[in-house]
Amino acid sequence: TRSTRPQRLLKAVQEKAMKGDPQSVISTIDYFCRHSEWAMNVGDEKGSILDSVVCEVSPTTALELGTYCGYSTVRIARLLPPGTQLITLEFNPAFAAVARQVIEYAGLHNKVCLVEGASGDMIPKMREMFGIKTFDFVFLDHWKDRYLPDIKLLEGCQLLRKGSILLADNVICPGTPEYLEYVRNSPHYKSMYYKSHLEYTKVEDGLEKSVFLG
Ligand SMILES: O=C(NCCCCc1cc2ccncc2s1)c1cc(-c2ccc(F)cc2)cc(O)c1O
Ligand SMILES: [Mg+2]
Repeated sequence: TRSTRPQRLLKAVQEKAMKGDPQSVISTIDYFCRHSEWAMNVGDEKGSILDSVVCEVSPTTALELGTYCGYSTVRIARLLPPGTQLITLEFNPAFAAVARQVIEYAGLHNKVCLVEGASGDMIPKMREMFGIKTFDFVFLDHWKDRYLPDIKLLEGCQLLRKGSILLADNVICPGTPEYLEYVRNSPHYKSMYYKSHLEYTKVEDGLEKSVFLG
């Protein structure tokens, strides 16, 4: 049967990137998505903004909702000091299977825990599964209509603390209107918008960074 796009992306990584070198895995995926097949990775332009926020926060506990092929997982994990933990959640088993291999190829499997499951089911289990007290950083890049219910779930499960940083992808395209309205108007968040473009295109998109005020 025909291969899938994530499988073709993985093949490009295995054939062209340097094993154990996260930057070459990132560059190979960006090249593949620009010159072979578009794929919904956060991409290089928004990825640089993600990098700067991760470096600013330098989280000890981080959560990513929506792994896909592991591109942003590699971007985040390569910046984390030893002893930190990135938990990434993926719903689609085929995506998860590819992501595991991309993360492993980048040599970052010791910093990443990839969990298969739906955010709504898994968030309430985070504390007991990982002994997590709170998350310093959360990257939202999963179903766009799950951003708002899932931050309310994180709040409800006391997984956010004063100063926790949320960074949300695709707030313009495909768009997350209810989420934006909430974080920009709630007294519990201080939000700011980083204008950018949809990965590998000229279409406007952006990231919204929100600090939980408790
Ligand atoms: O849907 C997107 N991303 C979510 C994939 C959903 C996978 C999930 C992970 C998970 C984990 C836990 N619980 C539940 C879920 S559901 C997405 C789509 C576009 C796009 C933009 C323009 C287009 F024309 C076509 C696609 C761009 C992007 O950057 C995206 O991130
Ligand atoms: Mg995205």
